[in-house]
Amino acid sequence: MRHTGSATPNADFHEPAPYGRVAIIGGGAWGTALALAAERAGRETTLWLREAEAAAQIARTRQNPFLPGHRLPGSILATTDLAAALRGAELAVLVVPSQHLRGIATRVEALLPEGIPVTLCAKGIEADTGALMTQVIAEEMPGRPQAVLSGPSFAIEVAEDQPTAVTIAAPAGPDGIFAEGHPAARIAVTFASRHFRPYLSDDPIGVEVSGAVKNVLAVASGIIDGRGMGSNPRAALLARGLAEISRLSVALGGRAETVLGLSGAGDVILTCSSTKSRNFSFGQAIGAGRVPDTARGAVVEGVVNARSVLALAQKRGVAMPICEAVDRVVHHGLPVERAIAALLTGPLRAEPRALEHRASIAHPATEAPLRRRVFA
Ligand SMILES: NC(=O)c1ccc[n+]([C@@H]2O[C@H](COP(=O)([O-])OP(=O)(O)OC[C@H]3O[C@@H](n4cnc5c(N)ncnc54)[C@H](O)[C@@H]3O)[C@@H](O)[C@H]2O)c1
Ligand SMILES: O=P(O)(O)OC[C@H](O)CO
Repeated sequence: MRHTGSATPNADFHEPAPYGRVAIIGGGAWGTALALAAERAGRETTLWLREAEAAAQIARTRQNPFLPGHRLPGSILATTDLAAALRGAELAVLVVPSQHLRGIATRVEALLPEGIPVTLCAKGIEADTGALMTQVIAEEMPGRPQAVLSGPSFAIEVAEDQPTAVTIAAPAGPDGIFAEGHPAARIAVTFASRHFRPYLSDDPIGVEVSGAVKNVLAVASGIIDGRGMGSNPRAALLARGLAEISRLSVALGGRAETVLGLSGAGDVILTCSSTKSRNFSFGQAIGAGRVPDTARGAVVEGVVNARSVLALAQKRGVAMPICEAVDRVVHHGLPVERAIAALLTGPLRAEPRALEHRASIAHPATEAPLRRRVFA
């Protein structure tokens, strides 16, 4: 399937060539869905799985137990042999959970020729170090081109080929323009198909922070839902949660307005309002006084990330009361009622000063001056 739109913000941009051969490293639900997306976009695709049983099941039934009910075409090579998965790859897509990225990156670095770019798909912050995923890669795969893939995208819906839009983020030129042949633009074209539409962003920090924090917010939203608290508190949570994302992004060098994009508002809205979200479902069980079902071994990034987001925020002096409340409930046994009471009885504050102008920057698409909006 051929993608026809321009892949970059540059009006006169010539669509770059896709990467022809893609290695997806991590055969959980998301890696499997991305393998399907790459295959539909016409790429030669390999899928590396950690679990021998999952690989054996794919060999037998063409279905991955991490994403049951979806057939993998025979053209996708599924293997537990990392070297075989990476052989000849022009792009490596790392889709292991955030706390395991460093270990996998070290192994991939030893096998992947210099200059082959990587795409990072985990939504999280490393707990031991407070490092963003891009920082982990800069340390373990120094000098290698990298981009972040994030945004509102349930694996199951991508597997069903439901229309999905994601963000591909990487640093661009000083004017915010992606140079011709920039890896991020090539990655966008590599995955683009009729029902899978990547957008580019030059703010990887804002995109990464959004992806990590939205998991924590989804746990909070699930708690509210499980408690039967109605729609008002969820709306308040979404708005105040976006303000928390924005504050942490800016403190780490990202841009406040990124929170309004797919990886911010888009993913927060999706994940905070659907039982398809593992994070939301986990919170829902807590809110309802049930023990969360983690038996399937599925990743609930918001649990570990409540701790890592809060630690990073505290180090940077950023107030994130919702993430702090989730951390207290999930890791320190604070009763839900007390966590909610603490959120509602803090000192009264002003809303974000969204129209405060701190800087004037050039918009990458139009070159027209655009006011940068900073949330207080
Ligand atoms: N599932 C989704 O809808 C979705 C969508 C977008 C992003 N993500 C992100 O993708 C990442 C992977 O999630 P998923 O949904 O594919 O996982 P999953 O819950 O489907 O499966 C668990 C995965 O963790 C891997 N794993 C477990 N222990 C490991 C270890 N010690 N070392 C390496 N890998 C290990 C397993 O091999 C398996 O691939 C997460 O960061 C998640 O937030 C998921
Ligand atoms: O099921 P969750 O909560 O891990 O969310 C999956 C994706 O991140 C949604 O974009």
